[in-house]
Amino acid sequence: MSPTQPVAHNIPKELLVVMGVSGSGKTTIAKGLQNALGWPFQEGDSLHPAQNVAKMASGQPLTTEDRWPWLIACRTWLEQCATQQTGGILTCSALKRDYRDLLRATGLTPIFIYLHTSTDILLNRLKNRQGHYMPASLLPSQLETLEPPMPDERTLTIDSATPPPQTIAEIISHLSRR
Ligand SMILES: Nc1ncnc2c1ncn2[C@@H]1O[C@H](COP(=O)(O)OP(=O)(O)O)[C@@H](O)[C@H]1O
Ligand SMILES: O=C(O)[C@H](O)[C@@H](O)[C@H](O)[C@H](O)COP(=O)(O)O
Repeated sequence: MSPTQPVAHNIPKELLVVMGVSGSGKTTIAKGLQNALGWPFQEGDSLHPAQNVAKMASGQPLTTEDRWPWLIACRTWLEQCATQQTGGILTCSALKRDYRDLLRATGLTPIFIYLHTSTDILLNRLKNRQGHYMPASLLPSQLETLEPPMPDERTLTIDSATPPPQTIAEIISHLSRR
């Protein structure tokens, strides 16, 4: 979606967590949603403690213990959006059910936008992405850790091989029908 397109003002405000493994397109889609909706956007990668970023950059996967303070920071951001009733768009890999439960633990009811595609596409994207600390070598551990959202979770599942403008239109259409 082009940044010059008008902001969609009439969509009921929600908390959106754009989730999926590294390279699934979280940042790309979240920025497009921010342009279209005008709601606050937080890049989840920016909430990681420095030692988590250093660990991933050195090629080591995070443990659940490593992720916990980061997930709490993600939840705090969502709570602020809920309090201010601004809506909100957060990127967060949210790979496991327990992690998503933590994001919901204080009564928040975010919609998880789950982006998924083939391993080949993900690997290709990560190998070609410039200026990001996350090495492509960590993709297998991301995929092993992933527990896709279950039917009882509030989720919109998206094939992330779809062109981003089409994905953003699909998400907005879903939100407008709620
Ligand atoms: N739907 C798409 N089609 C083609 N390339 C994409 C698509 N979504 C993202 N990309 C590209 O793939 C790479 C990873 O996307 P990114 O948004 O950084 O993913 P994530 O935040 O999930 O790690 C980036 O170089 C981005 O431009
Ligand atoms: O839980 C994790 O292992 C990390 O959060 C990871 O899932 C995240 O993907 C990285 O921070 C890389 O960032 P990108 O997802 O933007 O590539």
